Amino acid sequence: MILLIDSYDSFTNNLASLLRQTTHQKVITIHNDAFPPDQYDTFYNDYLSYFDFMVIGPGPGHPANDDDVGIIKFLFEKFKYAKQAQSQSVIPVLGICLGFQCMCYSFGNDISRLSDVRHGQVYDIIPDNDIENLLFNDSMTGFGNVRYHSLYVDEVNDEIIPLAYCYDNDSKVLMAARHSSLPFYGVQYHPESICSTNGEKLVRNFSKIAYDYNQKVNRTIKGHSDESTLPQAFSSHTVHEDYLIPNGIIENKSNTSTDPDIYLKKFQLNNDIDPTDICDYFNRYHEKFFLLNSASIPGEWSIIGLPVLSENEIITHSVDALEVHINVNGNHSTLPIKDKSEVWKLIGSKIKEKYIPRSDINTKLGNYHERDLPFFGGYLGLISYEEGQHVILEQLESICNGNTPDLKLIYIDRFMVYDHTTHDWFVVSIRPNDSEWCESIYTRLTQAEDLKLSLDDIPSSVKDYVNESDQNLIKFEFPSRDIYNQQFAQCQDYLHSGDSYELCLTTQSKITLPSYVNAWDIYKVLTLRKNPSPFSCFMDFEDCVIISSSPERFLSWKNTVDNKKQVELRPIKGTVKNTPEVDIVQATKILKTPKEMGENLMIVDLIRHDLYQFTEQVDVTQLMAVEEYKTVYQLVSVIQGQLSKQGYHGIDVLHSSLPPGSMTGAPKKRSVELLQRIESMQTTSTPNGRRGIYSGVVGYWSVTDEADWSVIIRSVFHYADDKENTDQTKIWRIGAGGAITVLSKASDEWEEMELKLVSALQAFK
Ligand SMILES: C=C(O[C@@H]1C=C(C(=O)O)C=C[C@H]1O)C(=O)O
Ligand SMILES: NC(=O)CC[C@H](N)C(=O)O
Repeated sequence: MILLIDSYDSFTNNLASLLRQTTHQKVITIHNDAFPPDQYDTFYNDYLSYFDFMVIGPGPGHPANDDDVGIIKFLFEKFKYAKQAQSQSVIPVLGICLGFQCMCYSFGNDISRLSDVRHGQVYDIIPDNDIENLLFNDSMTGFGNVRYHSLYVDEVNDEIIPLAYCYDNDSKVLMAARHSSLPFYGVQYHPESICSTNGEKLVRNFSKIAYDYNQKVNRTIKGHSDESTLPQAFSSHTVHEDYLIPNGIIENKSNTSTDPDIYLKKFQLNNDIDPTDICDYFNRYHEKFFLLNSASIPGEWSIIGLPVLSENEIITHSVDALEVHINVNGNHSTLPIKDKSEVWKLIGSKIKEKYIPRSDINTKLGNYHERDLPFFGGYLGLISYEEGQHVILEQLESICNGNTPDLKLIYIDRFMVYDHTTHDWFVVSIRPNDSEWCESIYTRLTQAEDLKLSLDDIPSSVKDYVNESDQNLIKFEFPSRDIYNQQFAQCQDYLHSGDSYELCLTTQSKITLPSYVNAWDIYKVLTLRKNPSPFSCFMDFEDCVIISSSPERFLSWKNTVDNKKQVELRPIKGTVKNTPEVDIVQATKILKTPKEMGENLMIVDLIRHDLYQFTEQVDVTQLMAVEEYKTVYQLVSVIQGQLSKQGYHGIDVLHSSLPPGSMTGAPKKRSVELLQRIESMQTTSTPNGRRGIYSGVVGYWSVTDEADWSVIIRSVFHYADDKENTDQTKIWRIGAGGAITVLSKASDEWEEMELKLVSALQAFK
């Protein structure tokens, strides 16, 4: 077994996977603070002997800082006293990046700051072949590897023997070394990155070194490939995810009937009728709808949920309170919870209850369409940034007079689906005996004469919905550029000190409008007139509203024909303005540069890490392609995985990967904590850096256990109980930001933030 010590990095699981795939050994991961200092000795004396070798992973911070490295510093101190090299109590160690720096530092070497910090940049590693260099084969010369570091080991003393360098601006930077007598090795670069090479060779070589050492000193290794051989007091501290679906299996529901209640009617309308037209029709009749609209490529489907508000279940959670509210059929119940994760378990058990296997649907409906519908009823809704992990909740304040809604899900059992490629419409109900409802919708829509919205009737600005006499009520409040510059400088400090590799710095702007301005009208101006997007959405809940024109998928999951659970993430990083003067060739030139590619690479590696928690099958199927949107060009990557580990479902991935890495930067935990502090500086920002709905996700989770969630950006949102609402006016908020790296310039980042802000703001101008 291999012990991997994680310093809360966002690449650790990539390393774990590389280790597993190369050695076929079990990898046990613990955080560097899993054990309190009074248990360090027990750890050293009793637990290390279970492992063949130990890998100390990368992470934010500095080797000298106890909070950054936890038990690692202690372990190296102990090893120092066991310096008689052939000691049984010494375990072979491979340090990666921070782990490597810790090794060098412990043996008396200084850690300095790089003058040119490298985050997500590929450099050739040049091993020193003039010495016996077991870490690198002869075949490993000048191979490209990704660097993510601000700090480095400059000069080394006799205890550390350099093994490899890279050349950077004519200076040599130490890239690998070993201890002179102990079995300790390390590399400064990241062999586990998607853009690194020879990672497997490196691990194989080190594993051989470790094996030979263990043989030579006769180290007895107590652990075997089975985790259950580990002492209970140890294994309770390892990093693992609980199952959110009770018993880990969705298919095992007690009362599975193979004859689900489901009624579907397929029909066509005039080809130019689109989901916005249909919703506008329902709006005219004051009927409630929730819309997920793929209003531009690569979108293929749109979903319109048609609930009866007094009947359909609505789940509400706020991170301000340890309770969940459920409204259904006019009844309201409040469930106390111990922590946030219980909300997730609750929705996990709900979908398990409601689960309908796709095979049953297909049996029931026969060959209803050439492609399976993506959604067959289920939950539609949003999840805020703060509902994700790592936000320091104690510091938050509510945006609202009461609690701020952070998770809102509505159960949808009546809905329409539109196939944008075939122009087929479906009206579907999964309520018992509900065929009449489907028929009535079909009849109404096919007979309606006034379905097509005329673009001429939609003004080019929301302002046009405000009476002449009320124009003075419209107010805009934007972030201060001076404060932004200070925030940018703070980000740079953290990027240079090694605390972060990339920080997605965001701002908030506020728009005050008369209360009577209708949310649906705002949606129409934004998505029909200004910014059509593949993930636009409209959700008007009682306590919050989201109007989104997002281009970014966060996560989708679906079952493949051979019944595999396929997950996909589509992070966007790298932005260029789309103007008549900039075509895709020019945009590509700007985007395919070290700055933009480094930004994107970091998030790709972070997302691979998020996925490797649940599966060994992670593929980057698209690396940094340039995609064109109405207002911007973006660099987009696609990461796919198949959930092979028994018991895990898409919901587990969603829960453990929020907030989206593209909205935080890397490493996620430290970056979220830093950003929370930095973002609270702006006066337009919500209290204590709360982002609220912006930076969260919106989407659906179908009863077939399939889902699609987009990142809430290029969006407008509103809270019914916003502290800043007045009797006459409502506050609408727009968030905007971008990734800051060491290659960023404050003025360019400000402009990029403004560009993204304008994507949504232009609807109000
Ligand atoms: C933060 C925003 O967008 C995010 C940041 C991007 C970037 O830094 O290039 C691109 C897409 C989003 O992941 C935003 O639109 O407000
Ligand atoms: N990737 C890492 O482990 C980084 C190590 C250290 N925090 C640095 O920035 O140099």
